[in-house]
Amino acid sequence: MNTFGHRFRFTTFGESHGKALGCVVDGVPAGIKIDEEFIQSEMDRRKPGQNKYATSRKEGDKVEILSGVFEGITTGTSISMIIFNENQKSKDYTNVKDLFRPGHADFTYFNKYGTRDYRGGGRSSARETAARVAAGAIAKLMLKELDIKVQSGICAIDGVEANEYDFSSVNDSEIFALDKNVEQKQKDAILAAKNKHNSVGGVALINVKNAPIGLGEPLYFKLDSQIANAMMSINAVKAVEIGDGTLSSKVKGYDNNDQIRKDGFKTNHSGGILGGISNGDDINIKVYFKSTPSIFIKQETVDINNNEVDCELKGRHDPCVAVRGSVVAESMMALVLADMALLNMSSKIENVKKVYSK
Ligand SMILES: Cc1cc2nc3c(=O)[nH]c(=O)nc-3n(C[C@H](O)[C@H](O)[C@H](O)COP(=O)(O)O)c2cc1C
Ligand SMILES: C=C(O[C@@H]1CC(C(=O)O)=C[C@@H](OP(=O)(O)O)[C@H]1O)C(=O)O
Repeated sequence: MNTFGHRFRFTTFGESHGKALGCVVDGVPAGIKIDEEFIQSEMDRRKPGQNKYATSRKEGDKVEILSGVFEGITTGTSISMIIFNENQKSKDYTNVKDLFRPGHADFTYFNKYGTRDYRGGGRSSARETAARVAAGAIAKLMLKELDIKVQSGICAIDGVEANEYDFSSVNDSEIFALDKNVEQKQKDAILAAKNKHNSVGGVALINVKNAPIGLGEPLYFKLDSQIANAMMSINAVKAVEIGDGTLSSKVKGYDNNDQIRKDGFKTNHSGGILGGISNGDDINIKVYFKSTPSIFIKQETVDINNNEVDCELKGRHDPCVAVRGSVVAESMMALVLADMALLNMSSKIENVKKVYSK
């Protein structure tokens, strides 16, 4: 039915200051109920301009489905969605037209391609992640049929870390801390940096409940590698940890192993993945976002002719990208799991026979 066969895939199009952004999601099985209100609610969790912890650029991020859904049900062909840009204010970027913002993609993009859409970074702006969230919502609707739930929250901002993670405190409109006691300190850290025209970084925790045993492959297509690839493809992500992550290189084997009982694992240091395959426990991933590069302090840079110049920015920027970034990471996780679930269908001949049995 579709171009690539049944593997859950997507691609996005559009730029931050162009006319629109969107995505094409392919490989989605027919028969999934598409709840448009749910898709919009996912968009609303990520959209900019909602509070003082985010960029003040106001976008409605209303998503329109153009294809692949008939009478509220997926038809098994490509689902395409579009989101029109409404609040670009491109004039704010004329003073950086010919120079490179430290920490942003401008320098490398221009040197690689010899051209650049300087308006908000064009394709390099994380405005593109709106389209990922639309695609991720379709993945989530497929995972819902399998009873798999993906959620996220902030575990650290500017080094202020939550020690306990309470996912029950995370609801759809509250994407902040997993630990209410530290949430205020984290919010204060963002505002303190913002008031000094600076920015902070942060860490998001992505949690998956009810993942079955068997998602991922033992080598190359390891679930770890697919997740790392997906997360590292998000703007500003600089590290990904699976389960205990870097800590597992510091503790002894006895303390790192998850001992096994007949009703499951005693601990979950592995983050729910062993040998590239989900082990049936919660999947836990930490995603590390750097501090927002566009800040309002004067910095040194060069222009496109390699003259040394000062860089003073205008525009509207997130003081901490991790906050909205956590929703993007959550969407990317859903997309990986939907893909792995379809791939997994053909791992045993019994499964293939089930599909074709008369
Ligand atoms: C949700 C989200 C929002 C972001 N908002 C901004 C922003 O307002 N200003 C900015 O300079 N960078 C922002 N970024 C980060 C830049 O897009 C990113 O740092 C840049 O593309 C360079 O890529 P790199 O950091 O991966 O090397 C954001 C990233 C995410 C995930
Ligand atoms: C608009 C969004 O975030 C943008 C992400 C971003 C960046 O450089 O990544 C820079 C800012 O916008 P602009 O591209 O106009 O400079 C943010 O406002 C959004 O997330 O929808």
